[in-house]
Amino acid sequence: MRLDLSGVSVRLDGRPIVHEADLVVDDGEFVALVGPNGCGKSTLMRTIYRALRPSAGLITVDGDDVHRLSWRESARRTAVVAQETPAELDFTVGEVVLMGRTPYERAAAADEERCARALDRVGLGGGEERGYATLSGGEKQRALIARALVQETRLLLLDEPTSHLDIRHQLEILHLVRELGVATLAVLHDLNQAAAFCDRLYVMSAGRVLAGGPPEQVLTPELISQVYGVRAVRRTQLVFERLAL
Ligand SMILES: Nc1ncnc2c1ncn2[C@@H]1O[C@H](COP(=O)(O)OP(=O)(O)OP(=O)(O)O)[C@@H](O)[C@H]1O
Repeated sequence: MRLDLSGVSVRLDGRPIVHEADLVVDDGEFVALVGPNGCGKSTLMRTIYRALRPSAGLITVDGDDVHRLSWRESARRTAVVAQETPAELDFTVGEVVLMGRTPYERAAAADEERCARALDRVGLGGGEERGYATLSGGEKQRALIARALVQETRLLLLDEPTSHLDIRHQLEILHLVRELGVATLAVLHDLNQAAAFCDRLYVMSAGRVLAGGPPEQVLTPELISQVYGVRAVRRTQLVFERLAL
């Protein structure tokens, strides 16, 4: 599975927001997309998962133009965890997770087993009957990750998948996604986390993809000061690691 963006531009309300973005995620790669607030990351992600159309350029998954795929074919290839966690869904957690199976033929027993396993993996095991609307922000986010897992796609698009999570759950989700070995493009804000978890990252600024490559090559103090306007200093820092529970 390979995601390929070439020369992608996006306009919103007539305003150019993303300019000629080139970006690739290869099979099994974990790629982060970073950049300051308002630089166009979510707009680019929304264009990849077809909530928006590009004004120019091409987005392909395994060589096929994503904007020409049927809804079902697209949902079998790509799972999305978007930034907005829908709050008012009047469904149980089990029902929300089961939505991930919509692109496939229903197989009741096997699907329930899949849901149970996915909920276990995100730390919500046994929570099928809970009301989705009653979950905390972080629990909702994890339920939506479980929904993406049962979709069993080879490409995952995650827009700030850990924004509502405490440090332990952030690390667990990032480890989980890495261990899946599924091609992943994730918008992350924490540069240290991005550097620790991703194979490669792209840096966006003012609607452009400025740089891409392995974190140690891309995240130089010069680039960080240019893009974020802060001075980056490399020093020994407190490192959080997941405990084996
Ligand atoms: N519907 C819209 N019409 C016009 N401009 C918009 C619209 N939606 C978003 N924008 C603008 O597009 C720019 C990029 O927004 P986007 O949400 O893609 O940024 P982002 O990098 O994801 O930011 P953040 O890190 O804050 O989530 C912002 O300046 C925003 O104000």
